[in-house]
Amino acid sequence: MRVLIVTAVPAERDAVVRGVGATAPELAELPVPGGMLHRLSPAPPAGPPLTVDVLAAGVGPAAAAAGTAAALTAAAVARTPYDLAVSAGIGGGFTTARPAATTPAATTPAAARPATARLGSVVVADAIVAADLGAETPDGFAAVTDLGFGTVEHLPPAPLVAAVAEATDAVRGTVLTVSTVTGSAERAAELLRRHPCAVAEAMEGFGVAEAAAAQSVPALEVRTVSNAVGPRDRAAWRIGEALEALTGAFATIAPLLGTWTFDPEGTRQ
Ligand SMILES: O=C(O)c1cccc(C(=O)CC[C@H]2O[C@@H](n3cnc4c(=O)[nH]cnc43)[C@H](O)[C@@H]2O)c1
Repeated sequence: MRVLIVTAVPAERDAVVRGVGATAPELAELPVPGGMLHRLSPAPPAGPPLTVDVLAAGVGPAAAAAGTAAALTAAAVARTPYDLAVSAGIGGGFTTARPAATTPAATTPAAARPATARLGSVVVADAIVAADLGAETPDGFAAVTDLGFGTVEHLPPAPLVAAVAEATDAVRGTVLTVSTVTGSAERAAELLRRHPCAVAEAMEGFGVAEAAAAQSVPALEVRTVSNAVGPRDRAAWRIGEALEALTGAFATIAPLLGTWTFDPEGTRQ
């Protein structure tokens, strides 16, 4: 099993490496075009050997896609392709209760409704969605898919999402990818109106997932919440706590990944 974990910045990469490194020392730093992989090889509890490469590819969906594509391609050319690409890092959580108009309560049983992603909590994406990839129209925002091209959603393998979310006690739901960090209550409400199952937003997941999909590699997104999505309040950010939570999450996730292999549908074999 070979896993590529892509973060935006080195602080996130180092937090992930510390977590994975709880069960394995870092082996090597390996250059890839445009970046440096940090390689670890935790001993899986069962099954084939596990290699985890962690890459800080830069902030935003374009940098994430470029870095992911470079690493995936280098591995494929070397005939050691990855089995899974993971977008990991801190993110904004939708920490307030859903406004009545956007709550899918009428149709969704309470247990299935998205939970609130509080500061420091772990979020695992069951859908990775590009929230601002589209066009403004007189009728409001239209996704590129409404315009007849592209894609705005990637779905990680459901059994893996369930296993990772359960093991890390994570909130499970849609994670939005945005190119502009939300800075107002109005924008947060608009995103929730369009994506009622959104639990978090960040800036890289869709880039990682799009690059992975181009090479038929399944993708996962794991975030820890550093701030609330909404009015800008830098004093309220909890980046240190979120990075610690990221380390804790990957200490749990790494051994789990070693027990997984994927068929083309992304189900467990
Ligand atoms: O300047 C601001 O108001 C501001 C607020 C939150 C985050 C930022 C960043 O520049 C961080 C971008 C970086 O971290 C991830 N991230 C963390 N929180 C959020 C968020 O609320 N919305 C989107 N991205 C977030 C993101 O993935 C980037 O890698 C600035």
